[in-house]
Amino acid sequence: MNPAAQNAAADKNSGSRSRKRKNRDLKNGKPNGSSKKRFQTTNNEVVEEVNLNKGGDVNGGSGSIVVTDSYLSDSRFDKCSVSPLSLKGIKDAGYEKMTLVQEATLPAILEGKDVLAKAKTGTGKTVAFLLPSIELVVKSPPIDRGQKRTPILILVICPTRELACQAAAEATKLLKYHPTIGAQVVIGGTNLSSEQKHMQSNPCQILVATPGRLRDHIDNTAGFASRLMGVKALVLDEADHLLDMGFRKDIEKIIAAVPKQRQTLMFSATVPESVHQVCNIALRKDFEFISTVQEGTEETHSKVNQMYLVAPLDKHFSLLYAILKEHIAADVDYKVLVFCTTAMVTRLVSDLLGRLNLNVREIHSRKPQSYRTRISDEFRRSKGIILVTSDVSARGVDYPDVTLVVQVGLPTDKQQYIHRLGRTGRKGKEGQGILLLAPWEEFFLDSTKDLPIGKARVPSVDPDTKKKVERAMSNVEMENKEKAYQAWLGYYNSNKKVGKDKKKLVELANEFSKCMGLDTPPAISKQILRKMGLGNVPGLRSK
Ligand SMILES: Nc1ncnc2c1ncn2[C@@H]1O[C@H](COP(=O)(O)OP(=O)(O)OP(=O)(O)O)[C@@H](O)[C@H]1O
Repeated sequence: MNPAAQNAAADKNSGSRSRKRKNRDLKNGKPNGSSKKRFQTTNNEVVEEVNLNKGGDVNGGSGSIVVTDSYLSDSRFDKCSVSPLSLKGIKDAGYEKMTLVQEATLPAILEGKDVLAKAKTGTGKTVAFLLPSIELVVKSPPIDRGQKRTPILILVICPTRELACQAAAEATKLLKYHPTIGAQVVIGGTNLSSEQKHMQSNPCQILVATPGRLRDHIDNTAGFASRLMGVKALVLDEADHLLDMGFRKDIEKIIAAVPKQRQTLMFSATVPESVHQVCNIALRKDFEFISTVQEGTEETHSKVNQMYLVAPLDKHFSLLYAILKEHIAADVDYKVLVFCTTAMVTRLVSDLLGRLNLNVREIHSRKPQSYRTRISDEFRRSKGIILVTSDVSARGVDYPDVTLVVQVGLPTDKQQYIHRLGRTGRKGKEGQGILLLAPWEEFFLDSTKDLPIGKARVPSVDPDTKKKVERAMSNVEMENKEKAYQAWLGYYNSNKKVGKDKKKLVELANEFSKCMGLDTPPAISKQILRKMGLGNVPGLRSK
């Protein structure tokens, strides 16, 4: 564990020993080890006390679950009532026991219930909604291959392209022994007409889509709208994010394009109160809220060591470099995700770390989709690599064995912090998270008080390292710095707290500009400044 992590671990243990003790109790269950686990409905009744310790199957059984960190239950797939052909695919995928969320949600979904499910990151939510969805297809009348517009029976919506491709690949894995059932994916950044041809000429009972591209097909693909009228189940993956204002219009249009008579499934690792307020735009009133995260326990994994560092902005780049160097020295199989606030800051940081001879890649929305897919696949199968990324990689993407997640600067909110951190510590493994904040960003921690984030002492950075980072930064193209400065300003300008005092904001932005070695901040077009509502704030240069 690198010194920063050692410090943090030390701080965390000393600072919050009680919490550690509490965790310990939780992990080992109550004193007599017979803590009950309950799944609750929307009206907080107990719908079932599912007990699987004695190997009972998901449709009944008795006993009690000892709440542990394990993400696997004792329920075996070959004991559950799904199609034998699906079970063969499950077996080939290497899945033997169900994860907690799969075991908890399968019965309700197979009964046709609408479900809002909450389960920690990396615990198998994708299979949890795909397996019963395939069951729905299996139980539907076989499609008439001669029919021009065969119905789409399952529609899965994912917030990002990488996640949609990943879910479609998972579906194809599970459909291995279902020769007549097919899953297709439609995402932005790819050729619309090739998607149209693909959906027309291949079985497409299951469609995985990103919201914007799905709308494109609804508006522009002949006969597509009629195919959606066959939808039996609508799935919103990362549901809380899809119900955000940013996606709301798209989601409402999609809901209007599918039958009212349908099943709806919503899954996420975070289900803030706001979701309960709006989920009725899609869920039936009698939906079931099923959570595998025990009330009052942490939404993150206790095996993931979380720490935060507070340091002046002008130290962040050299601190990031020092943290990465220490982690690389400590773990030859290092696999690191570095989250930045915007695409252009991601590009700047990736450029800087590349010039410091680190094995780094970048992924963000300003890269072509073919590039994003290639880099995502490379990172997925590699070790000894660092991926600098914007929030396109924050949710859902399943990169195995990520050893460290570094979040540089203010996350958009607690949920995004949790999802980003959830890229490590998947499938019950260990992991590390470091959040790097400037003093004026420390308020963010007020929203994460219920998470076990330890304060790390700021590691010392020797003068040579500082000089090395400054020299590397001086070689980063001016255009990268200008775009990063503008994006940085835009990001914090839209933050309710930091963006409130425009004069202070501009001072901070110009501090950031100095961190890039620019004594004079880059000029920004008058039109963009006006759009940001910063038209006449002193300290900004316009062009
Ligand atoms: N029953 C199972 N047994 C073993 N591994 C499983 C099982 N189900 C899923 N997995 C694997 O667990 C990993 C995490 O699954 P998945 O990506 O669906 O997690 P998630 O809960 O959706 O995470 P996130 O909240 O980050 O989206 C994947 O590699 C998947 O192949």
